[in-house]
Amino acid sequence: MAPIIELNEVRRNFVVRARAGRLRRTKRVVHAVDGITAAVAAGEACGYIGANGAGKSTTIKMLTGILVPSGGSVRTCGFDPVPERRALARHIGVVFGQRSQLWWDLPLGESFRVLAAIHRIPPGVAGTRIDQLVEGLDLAPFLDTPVRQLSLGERMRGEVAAALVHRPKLLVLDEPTIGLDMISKERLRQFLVAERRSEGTTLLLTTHDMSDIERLCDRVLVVDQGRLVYDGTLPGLAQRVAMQRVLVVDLLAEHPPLQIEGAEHIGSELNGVRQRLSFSPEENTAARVLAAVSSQVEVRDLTLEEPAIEDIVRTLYSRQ
Ligand SMILES: Nc1ncnc2c1ncn2[C@@H]1O[C@H](COP(=O)(O)OP(=O)(O)OP(=O)(O)O)[C@@H](O)[C@H]1O
Repeated sequence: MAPIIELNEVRRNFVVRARAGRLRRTKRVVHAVDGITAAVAAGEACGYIGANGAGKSTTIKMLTGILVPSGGSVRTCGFDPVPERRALARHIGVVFGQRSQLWWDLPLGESFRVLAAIHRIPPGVAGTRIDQLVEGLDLAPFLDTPVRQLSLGERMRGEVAAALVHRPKLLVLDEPTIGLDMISKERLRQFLVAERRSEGTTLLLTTHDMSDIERLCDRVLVVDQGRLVYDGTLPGLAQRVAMQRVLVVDLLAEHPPLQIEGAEHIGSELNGVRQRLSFSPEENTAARVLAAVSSQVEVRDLTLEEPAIEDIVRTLYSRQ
């Protein structure tokens, strides 16, 4: 069976113009997506992660038909997304955490009915499907509420339901849990797990929250500066990343970046009072790194940190 998503050496550049002085303007080309090749099979659940500005949203816009690639090719559900955007719309559901696809002044329930009509779903079939989504996402209390009056958590659940009314093969979620409290996040994740199980929906998800990936995805794609730096399972990623630990030291005074043998300085805050050092537990221990730091400066406090997505990307990238 053909993959649901096929990216073949896909690129997207942006030309950024900026003022340089009173009359002069400079032109800079940003390679937002810089040659990504990947395929996602039907039924897979893929996390698409990377630091801010890595190229995630740009990729999603290309595979949903919002942006034209500068080079390479994209096929989503077998369609060329930009020229065949209307045909593609019948097969995908998209949720952008930061942007609404619902009608602000319409009650939520009315939005679902309008969407069902746009997708030309017979009223009986649509009614059953909407009831299912309302139950799964616990939306019954808000069906008569205009979308603009919903809380962020309620609206996001509404957005997910709206994206699924027509039973798409592929659900694309761009930061679906951003800004949600723990309970709303968990409720949404539980629903998505159940939905995948019952409908076999393919999932592509960008997030900055590793728990979303842990709960929802069986495969992870990591992008950095427009390039794919990892494509594999989460345990595989965890294994690689677990090799890197981060020791955070608070010093008594401001200090330039520490140079420690067997550890890498990965960041300073508060003018160097707080510094972050990453090291591989196979080659070093936290105690040895701390001893080396203490021989140079006085340490007031320390913590050992779980790796953040930004650090995961950095680790992978430095190993390419
Ligand atoms: N319309 C645009 N014009 C100019 N530059 C853009 C445009 N859209 C994106 N970029 C740039 O392309 C790069 C990739 O942006 P993109 O939004 O795809 O990143 P991202 O991984 O989704 O980041 P975030 O996690 O912050 O949403 C960034 O450097 C961004 O500034």
